[in-house]
Amino acid sequence: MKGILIKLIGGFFFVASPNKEIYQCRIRGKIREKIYPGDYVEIDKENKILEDYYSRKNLLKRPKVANVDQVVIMHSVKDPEFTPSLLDRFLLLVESSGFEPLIVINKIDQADPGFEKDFEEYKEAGYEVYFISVKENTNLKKLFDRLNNKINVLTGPSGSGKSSFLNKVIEDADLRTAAVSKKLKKGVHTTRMVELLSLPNQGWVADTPGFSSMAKVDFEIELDDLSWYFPEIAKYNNACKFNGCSHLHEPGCVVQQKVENGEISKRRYESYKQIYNEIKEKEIRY
Ligand SMILES: Nc1nc2c(ncn2[C@@H]2O[C@H](COP(=O)(O)OP(=O)(O)OP(=O)(O)O)[C@@H](O)[C@H]2O)c(=O)[nH]1
Ligand SMILES: [Zn+2]
Repeated sequence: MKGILIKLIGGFFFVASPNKEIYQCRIRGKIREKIYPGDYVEIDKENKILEDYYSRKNLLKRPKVANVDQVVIMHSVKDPEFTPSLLDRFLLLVESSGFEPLIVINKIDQADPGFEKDFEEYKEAGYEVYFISVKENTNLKKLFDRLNNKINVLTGPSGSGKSSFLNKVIEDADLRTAAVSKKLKKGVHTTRMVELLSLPNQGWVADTPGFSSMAKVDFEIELDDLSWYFPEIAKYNNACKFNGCSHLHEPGCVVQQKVENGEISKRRYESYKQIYNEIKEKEIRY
């Protein structure tokens, strides 16, 4: 039977069948070191042996999750205060790793009226933005629908509500299966193995121990590639007068024009410039 590996604990490999029955398997042969949550595997149901695994479409490096469909970036409107430049960096990290980002803004129960306008620039750049309150269950169903049938990985700054969200996912799963399942504990969180949690419908979401270190962007990004990771800038990468235009000071730069006439967000462009200069400085130092 084909299933999906959802977690590894000790010598056991937990595999979910298509209708989400869980099989606690041992493993055969030498593939032990080669498979990760998210991998599709072949198991012998009767003997509970994981026999083989299928080729994967991608592998997230930290934490190791296979076949990732999208990375959910969760920030909050308040507590911690929303910081656009930080979201830009999370987006950059996801984009440059080749994954699809989805922006989720939590704690809208604490937001001031009209807060949505602060996020227009992300929508204009082409991103989807979901506004939720985990506390008050606002728009969670809508978000679950968007995560359906996918392997999702959750990331975001500390305190944005990731654990609260995942506990909601677990609670929901408990209501459906009446299984006993412990809440994610704070503190032990960082030492836990990554695990795929079952969403209310058909999808999965990976909790992300050690993922907060993602917030620190260590720029392994090449200067020439940077503009490709800002979708609203990338759109015009081939339109400027000069090949490989940095969009900073060259004449005939379409991006600078679009910033001037407001088609590209000035703030996002400033973020681009800031990061460009950081990478450049680092290149000079080495
Ligand atoms: N007002 C409000 N508070 C929330 C909401 N969701 C979570 N919180 C609170 O925000 C605080 C931080 O939430 P966590 O779920 O621990 O945040 P986290 O992203 O897991 O943080 P780290 O584990 O440090 O990465 C907790 O006190 C939650 O109760 C929400 O929708 N509204
Ligand atoms: Zn340009």
